[in-house]
Amino acid sequence: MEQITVLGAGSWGTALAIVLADNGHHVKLWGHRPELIEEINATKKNEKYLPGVELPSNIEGVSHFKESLMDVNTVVLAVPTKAIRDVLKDMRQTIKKPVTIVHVSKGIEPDSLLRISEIIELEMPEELLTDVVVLSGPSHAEEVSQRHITTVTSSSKNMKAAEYIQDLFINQNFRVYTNPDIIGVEIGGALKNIIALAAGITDGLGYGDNAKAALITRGLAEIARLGSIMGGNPLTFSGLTGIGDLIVTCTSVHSRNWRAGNLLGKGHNLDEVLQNMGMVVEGVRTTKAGYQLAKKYNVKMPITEALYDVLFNGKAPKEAVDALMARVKTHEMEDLVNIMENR
Ligand SMILES: NC(=O)C1=CN([C@@H]2O[C@H](COP(=O)(O)OP(=O)(O)OC[C@H]3O[C@@H](n4cnc5c(N)ncnc54)[C@H](OP(=O)(O)O)[C@@H]3O)[C@@H](O)[C@H]2O)C=CC1
Ligand SMILES: O=C(CO)COP(=O)(O)O
Repeated sequence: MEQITVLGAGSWGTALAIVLADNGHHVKLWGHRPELIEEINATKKNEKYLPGVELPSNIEGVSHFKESLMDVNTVVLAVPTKAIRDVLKDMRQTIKKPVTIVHVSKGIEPDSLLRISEIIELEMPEELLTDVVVLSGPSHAEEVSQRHITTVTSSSKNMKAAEYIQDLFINQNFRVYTNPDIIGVEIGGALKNIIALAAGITDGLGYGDNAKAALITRGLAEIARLGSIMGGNPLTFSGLTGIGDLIVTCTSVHSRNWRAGNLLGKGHNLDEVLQNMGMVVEGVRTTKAGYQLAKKYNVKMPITEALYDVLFNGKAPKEAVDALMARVKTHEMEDLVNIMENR
């Protein structure tokens, strides 16, 4: 059994700490707000993020950063993407020996357009980093924390590291697969949040299941189109971290991205929605990054572009949907047709 540190005591960090604790590991769960950590230790609950869930006794809340990283070989990084660089900066000044970092965040950094594993490699000196692994897939914290059946994927440039993380997390309720395609895994996990926001919007506008199916399918098409050009394996997008995560996020009331979109579709404004959510809505930042990536790689991403206009250019959601539907007619498999014609 191992000593593992989870950085980030929100919904996902806490749910993953439960999985690791169930597997018999001793888990230090670090959070930056001492009052939350005191509550976790005193009540064995994290009521704000996972109401009603009892935490196993082998999870120890720690608010002192240095103490949380003492004598540890594996660190699970579970903070929102916008906090990642700050946490890594603190980490490189704190740890003295190399660690494997498992990141579980779903986003792409706007402007730099870096995936999270790339940010980790940039921010952590080589001598302090054994491996970088990403754990991703269709997995709402609310269900994982109640031991509902869940499947995810562990991915790394080093398959031995991906397998090591698979072994740490896998159990009867939490099945972990491996996939060497870290680019595809990270792109799928990040960009599905854009489509989930859009799915929430169409639901909020009162459209039905047909619109939802269209968004999931055409959303996957644009994610795969961009992801493949960026070096991801096209097959990864039909796996857990592609279509799997799209389905769960576009169809579940647990999804913060879907919920935020739903409120936007019902006419609320973005600032108000984000303020009231109380948890991270990664898709907003990632829509900016997705929009920039579409321009950079000259890839058609109509849903991403429509959402960008709604979020950042004040376009009314209904107008954005109408514009999407009024696009020039095209072949469903236009990418495939282009590939065949260029052979
Ligand atoms: N929730 C889920 O079901 C899943 C989430 N993810 C991903 O996991 C990542 C984390 O999300 P999740 O746990 O759900 O988010 P939450 O909003 O539930 O929690 C975020 C946590 O990060 C903390 N935090 C925010 N900023 C900082 C900072 N600068 N330094 C340290 N801690 C900080 C917050 O602290 P505070 O309490 O002070 O706000 C909070 O504890 C996201 O990228 C998300 O996409 C992936 C799979 C499933
Ligand atoms: O990534 C998730 C489920 O796989 C969680 O999605 P939300 O961030 O939209 O809640």
